[in-house]
Amino acid sequence: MTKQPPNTATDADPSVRAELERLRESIDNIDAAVVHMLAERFKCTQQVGRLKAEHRLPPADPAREARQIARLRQLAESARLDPAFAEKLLNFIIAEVIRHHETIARS
Ligand SMILES: O=C(O)C(=O)C[C@]1(C(=O)O)C=C[C@@H](O)C=C1
Repeated sequence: MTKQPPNTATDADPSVRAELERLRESIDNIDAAVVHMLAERFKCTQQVGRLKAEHRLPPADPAREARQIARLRQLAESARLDPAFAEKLLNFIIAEVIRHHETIARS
């Protein structure tokens, strides 16, 4: 009878399971760092939102965003990360920040 491929990670050989476990521990640490860094970034942007609201500045600054995207794309390239992905991620984060700024401005 031919051997069937394992259905789940728990069916894999112990050495494969151990390697997977080791890599997943690193992934969990990196995900935790990402969450903490994002929390710090949002603490800063909340302060920016309050400053902008107090001084009646618009929530979005497209020129600043263009500079951030150009910089991040370069950083991504040197880090061998897909620049298009880095740009999408930054745009996703900034869209949420602008939503927060708008909420602060209305309050
Ligand atoms: O730098 C600002 O003016 C911000 O409001 C912060 C931020 C950002 O999240 O980086 C968000 C919105 C702006 O369009 C540009 C940048």
